Amino acid sequence: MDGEDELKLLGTWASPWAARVKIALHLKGLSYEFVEQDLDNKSDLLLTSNPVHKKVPVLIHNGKPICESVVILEYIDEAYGSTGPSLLPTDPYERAIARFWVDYIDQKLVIPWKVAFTADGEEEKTEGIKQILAVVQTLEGALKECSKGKPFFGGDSVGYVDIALGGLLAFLQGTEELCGTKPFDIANTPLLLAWVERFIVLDAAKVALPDVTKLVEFAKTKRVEMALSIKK
Ligand SMILES: N[C@@H](CCC(=O)N[C@@H](CS)C(=O)NCC(=O)O)C(=O)O
Repeated sequence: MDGEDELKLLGTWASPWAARVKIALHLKGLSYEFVEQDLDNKSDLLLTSNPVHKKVPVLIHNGKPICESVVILEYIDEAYGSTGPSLLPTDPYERAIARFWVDYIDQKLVIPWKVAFTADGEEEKTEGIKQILAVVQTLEGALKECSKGKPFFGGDSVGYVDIALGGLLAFLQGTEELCGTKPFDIANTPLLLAWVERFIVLDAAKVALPDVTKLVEFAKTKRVEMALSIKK
């Protein structure tokens, strides 16, 4: 990409999906304008850019909107193939495996997390927690398989799966306070625990991830809204 290249990211400071995009843009070394959105009073720009879901993040590249965090991550990697590191593996099989795990994270981790956080009864909460812990255990195996003994899912450097999980990290770190359980521990997920320590000190993570204490307080005010979003 050259010449008059303009990137605008519509997001909110607390959005884990927007954090994914910030991480990817930072890793690629791309400059962009971040436009904070008020989701209680959605802007015309957001509504016209993402008329289907009306959600953040939206990346607007030279006036053209791209929606959904994983679609945006792949777009950034493809549109800026020659800029910065590759986010997805080049080998088609490894690429498919990375896509599989990102889909797994979105399909299997997020809903139980919301259930555990918003549950009214103990039984529902316990079920949510049980599912979070089972999913995290599976991701421990995925990290072992994808990293092949190297520091990240992407190997020596942060890749697509690292970004997808890493964007959620501030919420995951707040899990103990919000859901009553620690997702990672030394006995069951030693690899993921070490991965978290490595990930949070990256410049891209420091730039993109919100402060955990501030996020936890904010999430508590959004409990009812989040409960409704599961039923949608
Ligand atoms: N699957 C979407 C999820 C995006 C999402 O849920 N965004 C939330 C903010 S964290 C949102 O915009 N919510 C507004 C609404 O639901 O009206 C992605 O990966 O981008």
